[in-house]
Amino acid sequence: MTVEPTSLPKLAFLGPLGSHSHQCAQNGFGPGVEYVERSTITGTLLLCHFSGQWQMSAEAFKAVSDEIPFALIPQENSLYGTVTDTYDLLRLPEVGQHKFVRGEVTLSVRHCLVVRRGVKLRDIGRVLSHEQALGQCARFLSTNLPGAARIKMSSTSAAAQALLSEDKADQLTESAALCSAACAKMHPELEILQESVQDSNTNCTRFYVIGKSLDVKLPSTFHVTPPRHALVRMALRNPDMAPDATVHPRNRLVQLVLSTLLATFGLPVTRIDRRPSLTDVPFEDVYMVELENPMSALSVGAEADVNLLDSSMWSRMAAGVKQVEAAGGDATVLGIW
Ligand SMILES: O=C(O)C(=O)Cc1ccccc1
Repeated sequence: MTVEPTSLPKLAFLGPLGSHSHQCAQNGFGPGVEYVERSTITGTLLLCHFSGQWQMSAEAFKAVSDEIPFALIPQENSLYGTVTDTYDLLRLPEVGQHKFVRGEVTLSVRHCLVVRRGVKLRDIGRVLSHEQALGQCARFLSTNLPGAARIKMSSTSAAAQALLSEDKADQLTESAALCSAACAKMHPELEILQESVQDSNTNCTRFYVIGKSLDVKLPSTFHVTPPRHALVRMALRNPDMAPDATVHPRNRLVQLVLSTLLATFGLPVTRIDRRPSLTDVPFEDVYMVELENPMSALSVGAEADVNLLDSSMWSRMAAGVKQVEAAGGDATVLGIW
């Protein structure tokens, strides 16, 4: 059977099918995109970036960005916090040049404890899942499966699939997976032992929508809802050249970030994340700062208002970037949505 190519824009997500990312993508984009599964978050973004390979070639990037203009990647969870893989990708210089955060979707997340049919709780010696899911169910696991090893997999749906391919003769104990009920139901050989095993019923994950450019048209089924956000990456320009040798670069950066943020961008800060920078200088860091425009929530509706709001936000961000640079820092706008 030949599959007809569609004219829908493509969206990469962390697969295989049945992952929370897949569910979130479907909630956010419905029938408006062609879904392309990738086996890692890094691959999800890098595929758009470098044609699935770690290469900076402009041609490779261009070709791929035309082919798969969007990706959806998990950014933070309400119980387990930041998705570090995602923040590590946001450090790449290409983000803010050829790749931007263009939107967000939040998904309410429930996990099930899933086994091969017939396996009992007392038989389980290891639990497979995405690191985030293992973290979100930590209390359940400590209480109900205290002796079980927690094995990180690339996704919750990959963990469910792994149960099917395990060679039983090789194992003294049985494995379980943490995944969604929808994922478990995709495999008739699997059985849900317990539903809703996450440590809180308010558990949710926020995802970023990454676009290949600032102006690539978002799929018609996807809607950016107020308030408007901006994400800025901040670092020191020359960490080696401290004007005062007694001040560690890390302290200079903290000072720069804290002293310039509110005054510079003039918008409330809603998140600050710090990761090691991509240079070899020990303890040199990079900050990702998310800002929110409180006015945007008031102007729901008229498209003209939204455009005006976007352009005023852009000029505010551009002015802020200049001020950070004047203070010896580097700032790059990674997205406005
Ligand atoms: O592994 C998945 O299913 C994902 O999409 C990543 C993830 C894991 C746990 C909560 C939200 C997203």
